[in-house]
Order: sequence, then structure tokens, then C-alpha cells
Amino acid sequence: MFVLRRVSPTRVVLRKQSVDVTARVGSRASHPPFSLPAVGTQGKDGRLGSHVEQLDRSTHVPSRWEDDRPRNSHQRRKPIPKFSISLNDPRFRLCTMTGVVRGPKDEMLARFLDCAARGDAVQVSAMLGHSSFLLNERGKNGWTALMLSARNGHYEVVKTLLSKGCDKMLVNKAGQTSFDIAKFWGHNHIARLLANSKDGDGLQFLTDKDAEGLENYFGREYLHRMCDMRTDSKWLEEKESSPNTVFLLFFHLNPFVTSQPEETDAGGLVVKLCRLKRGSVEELLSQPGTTLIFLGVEKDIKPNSENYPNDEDGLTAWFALSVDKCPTEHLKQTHPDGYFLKAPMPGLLQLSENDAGVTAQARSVLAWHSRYSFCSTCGSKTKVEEGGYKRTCLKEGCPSLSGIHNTCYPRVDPVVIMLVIHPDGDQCLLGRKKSFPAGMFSCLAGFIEAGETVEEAVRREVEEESGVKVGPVQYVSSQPWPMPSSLMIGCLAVAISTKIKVDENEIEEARWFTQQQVIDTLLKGNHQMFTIPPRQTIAHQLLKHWIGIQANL
Ligand SMILES: NC(=O)C1=CN([C@@H]2O[C@H](COP(=O)(O)OP(=O)(O)OC[C@H]3O[C@@H](n4cnc5c(N)ncnc54)[C@H](O)[C@@H]3O)[C@@H](O)[C@H]2O)C=CC1
Ligand SMILES: [Mg+2]
Ligand SMILES: [Mg+2]
Ligand SMILES: [Mg+2]
Ligand SMILES: [Zn+2]
Repeated sequence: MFVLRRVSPTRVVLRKQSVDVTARVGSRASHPPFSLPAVGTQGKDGRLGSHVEQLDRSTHVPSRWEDDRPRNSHQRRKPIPKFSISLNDPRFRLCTMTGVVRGPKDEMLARFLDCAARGDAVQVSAMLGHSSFLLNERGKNGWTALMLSARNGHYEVVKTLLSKGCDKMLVNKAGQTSFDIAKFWGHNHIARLLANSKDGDGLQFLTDKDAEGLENYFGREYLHRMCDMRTDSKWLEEKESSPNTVFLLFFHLNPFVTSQPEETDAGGLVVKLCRLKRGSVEELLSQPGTTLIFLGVEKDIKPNSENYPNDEDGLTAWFALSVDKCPTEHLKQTHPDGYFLKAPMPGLLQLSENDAGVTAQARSVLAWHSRYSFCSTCGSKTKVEEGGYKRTCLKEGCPSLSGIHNTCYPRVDPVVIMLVIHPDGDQCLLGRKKSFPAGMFSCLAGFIEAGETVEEAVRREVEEESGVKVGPVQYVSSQPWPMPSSLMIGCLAVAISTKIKVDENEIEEARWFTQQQVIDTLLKGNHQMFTIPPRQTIAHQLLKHWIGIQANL
């Protein structure tokens, strides 16, 4: 078996018995965008695995498990010449010269880490069966099996290691836990698994703060919607008058918030929704032109708690209250620091994940009420029902009163947003609208039309806007976008043609960008040749996901 050592950014040394062989490290082969390439020891495609050791830190380029920054694409993409023996090469070194000699234990550890990195859960489990010491052992680069499997998106291996009681709080040389690694590379299901599992000693948990960012912004379901209670007007009335109920106030669709200094080293201000109680909104509730929406109840139910004697069921309800006269004067006494957040953009992106999720729900429903005051079938007046989730026509005999009429319910507009991958797998298509900030490029997007599938909408919108034809389409994740009520359906799509011809009515420019350019922008932000939308947008997350599934960087 060969042992690999990297001796310069572009060269590794292979050692077999007493003969060393140098080989040029070329590019990994490009992988189809949707495949998670198998990873492990140095293969013919030049990929590096857990057997890589470092001899020279000054010239050493970290393997993909040691540092999240991949090597430059031009280095990775060079063709791979055959191995050549070059004993005179100054970079040629014998392992013994560095004093590193592998014993059987090292060999076993290297094999174990390699199995974890490649996703071989069966082998990982078998090896732990007879050599339990391997569980938390680190390779030469400081990475454990858990970190390697989290980096490469191997859910079963992570699960196996956790079930054996491995220590998930260990950090690599960059101070990252396995959770941090999984999160950075977009393996959210693994990050969630790590966040929710107990540590080996059953004591350590990751905090809610750590678990944030696992879903798209505006997507957090902080409340139970309790849809079935919307028709129970008695229960709703009780909740409305309870002193424990939380009211979120909106004016012109902007939420009432406060800013507080952040309790982190970074400092800064954190914007929070004001959770008003009945006493503060009593007068506002009785004003004409108010709309009240039942949002749900807090998930951490405290049944019949002594602290909440007025709520028989102990559930804390939340309502959104929209008023059409500016109420700041009214709130001056009780909430002198409160103000209405200038929504929608970028104001709404300053909220915490929890507050953003609740705001998305409230804002979309309130926006619907503000635009659909009259029956859209006959134009008559309507009344608000079902906790603000229905508007019923008041005209007898109106067709909207029979059958299920979608005009009576808040609307949601489905939008496809897609990252189109070049057939070579190494580039993606981004475009910019005239209205975007200077230098910003984003994924293409468009409304789904009536009678159209998600896949067809992706193909049609991409071709309309950029002239590029698309083949396979894969759903990734979705995001409510409450401006006013879109549901962004995020997809990856593979191009089957590459020539760009933009629809100038919609798009100012569209271009292919390499993975390396995207990575540089993700890592260095505004200092690059172009920018992408902020982390709260699904476009940003799609780009990160694409980089993340290229597990072989
Ligand atoms: N790169 C992008 O274009 C991005 C767009 N978005 C959001 O995605 C949504 C759709 O993207 P667009 O490129 O604007 O869509 P689009 O490419 O379908 O073009 C918009 C046009 O579609 C028509 N349209 C069809 N159905 C519509 C509906 N239900 N509501 C409004 N207009 C409708 C209108 O004529 C409108 O001008 C927008 O809300 C936008 O803010 C979000 C991120 C990036
Ligand atoms: Mg379009
Ligand atoms: Mg569009
Ligand atoms: Mg369209
Ligand atoms: Zn009607």
C-alpha cells in the first residue's frame, strides 16, 4: 500500500516499502453537479484523502479536510501526468528523513479515517467494534472521523459515530466543530443531527444559537399555527383578552421593533420585534381599520402553569395587529425605544431567525388583507373570519360562497429560483437586473405560471431570460419571501447549452462564473469582482449548497 505525502503545493510523494515515487498532483476530474463523489486516498484523479500527510508547512497546501479553502482552480484542473520516478528531484524525501514511521496503529487509523471520509458506515462500525480507541482519534491534519464525515456529507457515518458515543465537541486546528463544518458546507441535515444529539457523556448540547441558520431565513416555524383553532371563535376571543397573549404591531406592513446592543464580542445592534401585551394595545384594538391575525401559539407549551392562571390550557397565543393610523404617539409612554422597521428591504433582514419566521407569516397575510378588501368575484364587501385567514363575501348568492374558493384565502405566489450549472460542472449562471445594487449578481428567478410544473417553470424562465437551455432540475429547498407573499422554490438545474442571450427587458447581464470565483466571493464578500445577495436570501444559500455538494474540494 502507498503512503502519500505532499511536499509542495503541486507534488506528493508516494511511498511503497523503501522506494519513493513522486507524482504531480493534478486536478480532480470534474464531477457532475449532483453527484457526491467518493473520496478517500489519493486516486488516479489526484484527489487527496486522509492518508495525506504534510512534510513542509511552508509550502503545504491544505487538503480539503484541513482547510475549507480549496486550491486554486487552475491547480486543480491541470491534467494528471503518469507517475514518474525522479530520485533527483530536490523535493524528493524519504519518510524516515522526517522521523515519521508508520506503525500498524497509524495504518489502522488512516484506514479508519479514510472509511469515514468515503462514507463507508459499515466498515467504520466494524473497525470500531474491535478497535474502539479509533473513535475520537485525529489524523495528522487534526481531523477526526466525525469531522471528515460531516465535511463530506455522509449522514450514516455521522449517525454511526454518534451512536458509539464520539465526542462531537472536538475542534480542528481552525477551531471548528463537526457541526460548524457541516453547516459551512451546506449539509444541513447533518448539522441538524449533530445539533440535536447528545454528546458522548450526555451532557453537552449545542445551543439554539448554534442551530440557527439551518433553514432558510423567513422559514423558521417558531409558533404552532394551530390551524384547527381558527374556527373556534370562543377560544380565539379568550386568547385575545388574555394578559399573556403577545401582539405584534404593524403599520403599513412594517413591524414595531426595538434595537438593542448585541451581547457578543462583535457588538452591533440587534433588531427585535416588540412583544406587546394586551394592556399596551387595548385602545388600538378598538380603533376602526384594525386587522387582527391569529398567528399561533408558542411551541414550548407550559400546560396549566401556575404562572399563567388566566390561560386554562397554558398556551401563549400570538396575534399580528395592523393599524391604519400611526400609533407611535400612543406607545411613547410604554415603549419609548420602539419604532417601525423600514421594510421591506433591507430592514426585514435584520431580524433573528425566529422573529423573521413570524414576521414572514404576519406580513404576507396582512399584505393580502390590504390588497383584497373587497370580494374579487363580485366586488362586494367582505368580512374577516377564521382568525384573519379568510375573507367571506357579504353578498348573498355570490359564487365565492360555494365550494372552496381560493379567492377567500391569503394568496401565495410560487416562484422558481435556480442555480444553473454549466455542463462542465465547474461554472454556474448568474444574472443581474438593472435594479440590483452595482456589481451584484444573483440566481435567475421567475413566477410559476398556471398549469406549469416547477421543472418546466425553471426551464422556461432560464431560457426566456438567458437563452440557455436546461435539462435536469433538482429541488433543493424553499423560502417564504413576504414581499408580499412569494414562495421561492430553490432548484439546481443543469444546462444543456451554454450560449447566453439575455432578455434585456428583464436582465441587464448574465454570465458564467467559476466555482473558484463563487468561493472567493463567499469567503471575501465585497472585496471581489462581483457580489452575491446576502446570506438571508435563498440565492445565497443555493450557491453555498452547490459549493457544499462538491465534497471533493
Ligand atoms: N434574480 C431574480 O430575479 C430574483 C428574484 N427574486 C424574486 O422572485 C420573484 C420573481 O422574480 P422575477 O424575476 O420578478 O419574475 P419573472 O421573471 O417571472 O418576471 C416578472 C414578471 O412576471 C409577471 N408575473 C407573472 N406572475 C406574476 C405574479 N404572480 N406576481 C407578479 N408578477 C408576475 C409580471 O409581468 C412581472 O413583471 C420576485 O418577487 C423577485 O423579487 C428573488 C431573488 C432573485
Ligand atoms: Mg422571467
Ligand atoms: Mg425573472
Ligand atoms: Mg415570468
Ligand atoms: Zn362576492
